[in-house]
Amino acid sequence: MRGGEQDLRAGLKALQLELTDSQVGQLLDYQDLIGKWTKVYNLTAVRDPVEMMTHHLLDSLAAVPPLRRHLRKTGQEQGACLLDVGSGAGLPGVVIAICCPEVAVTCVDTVAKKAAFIKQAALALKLPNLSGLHARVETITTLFDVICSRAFASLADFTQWSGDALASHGVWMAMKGKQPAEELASLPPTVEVFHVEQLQVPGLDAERCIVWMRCKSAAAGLDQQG
Ligand SMILES: C[S@@+](CC[C@H](N)C(=O)[O-])C[C@H]1O[C@@H](n2cnc3c(N)ncnc32)[C@H](O)[C@@H]1O
Repeated sequence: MRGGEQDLRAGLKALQLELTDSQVGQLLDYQDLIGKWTKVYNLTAVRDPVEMMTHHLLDSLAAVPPLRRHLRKTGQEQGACLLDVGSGAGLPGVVIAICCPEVAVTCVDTVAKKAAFIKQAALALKLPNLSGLHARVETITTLFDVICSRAFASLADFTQWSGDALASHGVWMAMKGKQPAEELASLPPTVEVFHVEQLQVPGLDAERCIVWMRCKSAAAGLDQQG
């Protein structure tokens, strides 16, 4: 077995996330690639491989089952477009691109070396559904079905800055630690929180959740359609 593979497979089992051997290999290759680039470009503060597995890979993998459930429920299992805002080294965007080959993932970051790393990861890991974009999210007007973020900004800033990129039926998926009561209370009236989902990350003794949001006007339209 490769370094980290046993922990990864145990984590996937705990998450009840079934992946092919090839996807498991891509995740391990991705972890190695982050390690190599971080030595030169300081992509992430987490350098210890064990911590990298729990804090980054398994934490991002924990978001995959909820995402798959959302796509299945909304009939978007094939061909959905997802934007990962402030994706840094590609968390969770690259992990999602590996686990969900049918989803087109764009990772955007203001830092050029981080966007360059995503482009390199797409080539090295053979992920045709992954692209890296060097831009501020506020400038993006292409529409996405799901806009996600992890360790990014307050919910209010995240939804405001990426609002022009959300399709009318689209949703925001914000990965957070403890349920962010103050941030939830500070959201503008145009944003509706329709679900706060607790996450259990194997090996991580910390509260994690996903805050699912959508535009209120869009939600009213969906309700009218029944
Ligand atoms: C704390 S890092 C989180 C990285 C990654 N999502 C993770 O969980 O490890 C936040 C990232 O957001 C990027 N960022 C900050 N403001 C941004 C903006 N307006 N548009 C796009 N990216 C931005 C930063 O360059 C940084 O890489």
